[in-house]
Amino acid sequence: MSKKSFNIAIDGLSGAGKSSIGCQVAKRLNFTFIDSGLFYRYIADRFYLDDTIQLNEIRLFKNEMIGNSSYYLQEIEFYLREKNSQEKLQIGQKASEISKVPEIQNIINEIIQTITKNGGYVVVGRDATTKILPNARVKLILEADFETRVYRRAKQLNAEEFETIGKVFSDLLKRDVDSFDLVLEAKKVATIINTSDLSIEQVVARILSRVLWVRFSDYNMLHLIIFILFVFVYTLRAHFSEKIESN
Ligand SMILES: Nc1ncnc2c1ncn2[C@@H]1O[C@H](COP(=O)(O)OP(=O)(O)OP(=O)(O)O)[C@@H](O)[C@H]1O
Ligand SMILES: Nc1ccn([C@@H]2O[C@H](COP(=O)(O)O)[C@@H](O)[C@H]2O)c(=O)n1
Repeated sequence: MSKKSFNIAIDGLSGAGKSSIGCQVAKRLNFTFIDSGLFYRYIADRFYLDDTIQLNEIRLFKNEMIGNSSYYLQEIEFYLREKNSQEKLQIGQKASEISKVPEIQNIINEIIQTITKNGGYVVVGRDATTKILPNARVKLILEADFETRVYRRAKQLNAEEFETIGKVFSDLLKRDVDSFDLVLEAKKVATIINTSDLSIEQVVARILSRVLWVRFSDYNMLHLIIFILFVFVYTLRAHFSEKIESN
């Protein structure tokens, strides 16, 4: 079995650590990292103008992206990295709006499913385990207390003024409400890791040990199947040669 023949899906509420942890896990395993939220942000920023969603352009983008995925994965990250914290918050709000459009969700899910079909990807997003990669071999959901997530996000955005921290607070609260049902669904299929009292390194270590265990059990399952087949063939052979001898 190829080392990379499986995918890892990481779900969780905003600020739980999906991107920072998923990125580290991908690096350690030499997998490719995909932050599905960046697709929503990129599409919202480029194709949601004057309150109009340019669906035709988004459909064309899907074809381009599928045909040239490695270029676009870098392009999307680069495009958004340059934005300042206020812009990021605004793009996040637009992204949250467009994510409610089922056709856009389907387009983004289809792009990611096509890119990841051969395995070797870590995909993060608030519906990664349920909608994007329901067949991922490793499915995880990261949790953290609300206050911890507000603190982390404010620190990440260098938000010091009361007003910006207030925006972070209300933005997270709104996104928690939007994601509530999805997270409940994810909890049915994914392994929960609470990151509130863990450092990024500790969470990464837990995930890597889980991946190691999955690889170990897949590998041993394969050996077990080969062993059972071998015993079966051997018994049949012994049975028939006994019959031939007695005739
Ligand atoms: N276990 C942790 N300990 C300390 N800080 C953390 C931990 N996990 C994440 N962080 C920090 O919290 C911030 C938010 O994390 P991150 O962006 O990875 O969350 P996310 O779940 O991807 O959020 P979103 O869904 O909004 O993109 C980052 O600055 C990150 O460095
Ligand atoms: N799998 C996903 C990922 C994101 N969204 C929506 O996009 C917005 C931006 O996502 P971030 O993870 O970068 O914050 C977010 O508010 C979600 O509404 C999604 O629907 N599915």
